[in-house]
Amino acid sequence: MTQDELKKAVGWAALKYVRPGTIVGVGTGSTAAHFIDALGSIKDQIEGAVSSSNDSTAKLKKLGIQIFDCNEVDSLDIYVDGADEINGHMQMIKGGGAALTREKIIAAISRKFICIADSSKQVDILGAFPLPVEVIPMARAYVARELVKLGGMPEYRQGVVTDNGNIILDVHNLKIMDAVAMENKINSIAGVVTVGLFANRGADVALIGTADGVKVIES
Ligand SMILES: O=C[C@H](O)[C@H](O)[C@H](O)COP(=O)(O)O
Repeated sequence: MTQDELKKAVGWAALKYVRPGTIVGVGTGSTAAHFIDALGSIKDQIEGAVSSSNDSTAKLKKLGIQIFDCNEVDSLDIYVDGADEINGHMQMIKGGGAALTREKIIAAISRKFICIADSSKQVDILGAFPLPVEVIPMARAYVARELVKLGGMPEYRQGVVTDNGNIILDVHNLKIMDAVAMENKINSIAGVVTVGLFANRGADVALIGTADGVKVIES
């Protein structure tokens, strides 16, 4: 099976967690795109979606799924999204598609975070994938210096402006042994909007696409 077929398998497998009549939290990226297609097939059974990016919003609208503003809902039943890395504690690195801030907000208001990923995303230690950090543009150099103090090598993601008008620093060379501590430390640097470590709030369910089928892991 190709990597895209594994992504498709988990995207469609997530449908079984969608309760009729609910508003669904929807992530961003190539795996979430398969979930959006799947959601389209049951669009008449759901109320709509809260979307984590302009890109996903466009895809959802194209399928005729109603979009709700995050401020219109108190909480969501589920949030379905991909990840760049996921470890055995269900902690993740996210933000490869620059949508980390909106993703973290939706995760915060969702009762269940369902991570959909192909098995290449499973790791023992987070950090081989460069850790995305969304930063206010005027703080770029300062935040980069602070990230170096934490042992990382930040790299400016050229040409990328987030949906919130900010920039992304991708931090290389981190071996993240204590993901909660690292998330808290980076979040406390002035000028950081969000770090793409989802450790304080990890996934509740992981659907992992493997050659032998979709593996379900519950926390
Ligand atoms: O900002 C993007 C998101 O965090 C994605 O969920 C993550 O990058 C995984 O993307 P993909 O499913 O394309 O590998």
